[in-house]
Amino acid sequence: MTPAARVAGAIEVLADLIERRRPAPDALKDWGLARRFAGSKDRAAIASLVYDALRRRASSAWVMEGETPRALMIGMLALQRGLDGEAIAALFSGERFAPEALSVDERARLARAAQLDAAPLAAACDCPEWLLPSFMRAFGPALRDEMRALTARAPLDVRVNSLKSDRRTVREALAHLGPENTPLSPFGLRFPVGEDGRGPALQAEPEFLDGWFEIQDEGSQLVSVLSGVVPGSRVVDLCAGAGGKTLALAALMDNSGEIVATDVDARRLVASHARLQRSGATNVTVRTPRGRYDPRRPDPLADLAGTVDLVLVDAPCTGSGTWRRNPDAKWRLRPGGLAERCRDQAVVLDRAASLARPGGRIAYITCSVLPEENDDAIAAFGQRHRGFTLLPAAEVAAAAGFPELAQWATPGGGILLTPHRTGTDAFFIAVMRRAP
Ligand SMILES: C[S@@+](CC[C@H](N)C(=O)[O-])C[C@H]1O[C@@H](n2cnc3c(N)ncnc32)[C@H](O)[C@@H]1O
Repeated sequence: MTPAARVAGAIEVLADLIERRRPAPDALKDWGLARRFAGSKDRAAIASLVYDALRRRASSAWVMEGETPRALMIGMLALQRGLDGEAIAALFSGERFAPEALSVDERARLARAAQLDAAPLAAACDCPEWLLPSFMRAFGPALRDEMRALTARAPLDVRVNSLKSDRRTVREALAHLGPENTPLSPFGLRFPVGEDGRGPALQAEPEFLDGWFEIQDEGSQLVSVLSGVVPGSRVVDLCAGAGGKTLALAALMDNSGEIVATDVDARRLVASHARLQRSGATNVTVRTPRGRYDPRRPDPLADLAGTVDLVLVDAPCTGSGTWRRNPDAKWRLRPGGLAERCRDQAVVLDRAASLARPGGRIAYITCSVLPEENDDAIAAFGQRHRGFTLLPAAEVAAAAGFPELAQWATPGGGILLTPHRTGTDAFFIAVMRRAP
């Protein structure tokens, strides 16, 4: 397919996605199935155009004075890809397989791309209108910079598994893929991503199959360290899901002590088994609930009540800190969805409180930047559980060996990493200690 035909394809996918309110992966898959002529490179390029258009949805709509799929694509090519009017006109040529030629009005509107600072804040920040107050609260005067960083593409990071290898060895083994050390995490490697947004097929590498590394954003690696986990302790990973943090904790504990990994949803734990096997982690027991966990029924972890050194709560959240990877989710989130996540967070935190031993800790983590899910959640927890105190951010950061991260303390006393601040996905962490 020519570059122009790919743009036309991406407009078709956007139309399906917007008009039928379909998730981006579904719309992309259906488009590919119906057009067998498109090869894998074409499909990757189209996906990248669609995701970039979603990243810049509100600002493109403002520039083009309209929200049609075509308008979003034209605006994005100017704002995100930096194409000038001539380059966009070359793609929108009206020739065979290319989108219809640019109109005089469309050309004129493109001039607004240079005036984005004059747009209403929600448009300039590519932020859903209803969430703007929350983002303003989270970022204050840095709002525009933070929001711009959230619209960029995310890097491809891995965590080297210290149970099986070390960063230098893995870096050398994968030298053909061009990895660099991650700036902050001592276990991280970062791989270059192609123009079409595709990274190398790391999961096909023998070192991956042997468990030498796992794909994990640097921010996720950092919060695992900031949790303050220590070798030899008893840890419960309450929201273990596919086990990303469980694996990081097992490595940080050097396979000593014990980790009990569980989740409210048995299906989410399935993938963790193969990952644990591959990683060589031997201190992890996965407790799969029978049916869905229900706080009104006896807790299947009741035998651990009051005995746990560290309860890791990698809480269910809106994922607003990962919108670089999943820009579709930004526009799909509704106020009811946020309220539901906040309720889940309270349930899971209360569950964690019952598990922590006197003097034990809860590390509360989200991949969200919204204060409702971060500072507000821990403040409400503090009200409900007077026997817990929040550890100062400076203490948490220093104890983990990252004193510089204390500069990202939130008003409520947690730490918030963001793409703008640390070049990572956004992660929030707060550590609470139960009175001895
Ligand atoms: C952010 S994900 C976990 C990701 C995982 N820790 C990782 O690093 O790959 C949040 C998880 O919390 C689980 N969850 C939601 N409510 C819960 C509850 N009340 N108790 C335990 N887990 C819960 C969800 O099923 C989901 O798997």
